[in-house]
Amino acid sequence: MCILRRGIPPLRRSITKCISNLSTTAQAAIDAKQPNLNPNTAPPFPPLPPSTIPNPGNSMPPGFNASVANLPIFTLPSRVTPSSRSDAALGKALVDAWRRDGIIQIAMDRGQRQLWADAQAASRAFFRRPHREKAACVDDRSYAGYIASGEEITDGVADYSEVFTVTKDLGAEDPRVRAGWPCHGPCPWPVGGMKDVMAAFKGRMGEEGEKLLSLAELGLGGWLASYAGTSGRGIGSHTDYGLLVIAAQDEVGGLFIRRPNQDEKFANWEKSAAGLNEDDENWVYVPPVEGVHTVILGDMMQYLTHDYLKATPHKVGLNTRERFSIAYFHEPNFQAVIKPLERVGGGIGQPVVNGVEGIHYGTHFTNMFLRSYPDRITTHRILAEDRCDLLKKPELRMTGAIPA
Ligand SMILES: O=C(O)CCC(=O)C(=O)O
Ligand SMILES: [Fe+2]
Repeated sequence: MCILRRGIPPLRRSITKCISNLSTTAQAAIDAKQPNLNPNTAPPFPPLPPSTIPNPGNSMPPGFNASVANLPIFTLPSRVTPSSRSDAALGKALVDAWRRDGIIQIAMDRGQRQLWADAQAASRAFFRRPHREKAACVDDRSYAGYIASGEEITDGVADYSEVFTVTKDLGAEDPRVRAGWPCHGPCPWPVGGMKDVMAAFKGRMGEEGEKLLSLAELGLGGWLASYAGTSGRGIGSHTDYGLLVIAAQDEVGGLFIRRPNQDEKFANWEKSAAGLNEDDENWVYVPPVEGVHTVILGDMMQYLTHDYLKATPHKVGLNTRERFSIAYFHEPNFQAVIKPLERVGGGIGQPVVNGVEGIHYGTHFTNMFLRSYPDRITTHRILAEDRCDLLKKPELRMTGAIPA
């Protein structure tokens, strides 16, 4: 999924969201049979230079009092090779950085910069359109399309941001759409070139997500990517639902995160983490840095790793100018039943309890959208037609080994 978002003070910030998770028949579940993970013995990755933007805290929205992050910028290899010592060291450095900072920065390559610029231009052009045209971009079978300011709800409070969400674009003839699977349907694109731009962007971000999962796998000492199955305020405090969120914001700024803290216990799939600690002092402002993606972790990464890697609580503050951001959500397959890994972090994580039922990702995903968009036509249709009942059907739940 990709999310394009715009925020115009005092009312909006805008985001384009890209979500990757909807099911493809070739993709399967996250299986319980992971190997035990061994401590990573690779040498530490060399220290990276800190980011060098002048006075990074200057872009912090007014009314916030937070420390300002100064994060290293990592560069990813063009391909991840499991036997490579430097890739193993990089993976370990990424895992350590997520555990320390809750967020990492990745330098965009030239192609990604171009795609980001194209997606930003398409997003700005879309959000400039008259309300009537934007409001027509909805479909009652999927959550793709336009979300007006105030329509998104976090912890019972409306978010003042405009959103365009991109999910897998499935036509009316697709068997899953015909069968009425929740959240499966067409993407109601606006006229113009946005569809092609976002398809290219989403494809490239999907590769990046897979690369990051491979590196995380190396950093955790074994397993992961093959199980993931690719496939009046700003925005209130929340965690995102899937594995990874790769995002980029423009120069205006507004993103805050919380560093992982063992004393903070939350499990968004059991009890909503939305609104958690919204107003306390432990927020870290993440200033915009040109030419980087940030990557935070989602609920399923936390569940898979028994909190060894925690979902990153984050929120967006209203700034004095409109802000645009794009987020790509790298998610498990809709049909995946996710089971926690046996061991993570060289055995530091808790061993899995045998027989654990696991989380059906499609159910978690649908629940999160029902909660965030209670008044959307898609929500009304899911409820009116009892579509959530389908989520219990075996064909919507895939367990067992991943096909080669
Ligand atoms: O705009 C951002 O930087 C983040 C947006 C966000 O958290 C979301 O869409 O889930
Ligand atoms: Fe988010």
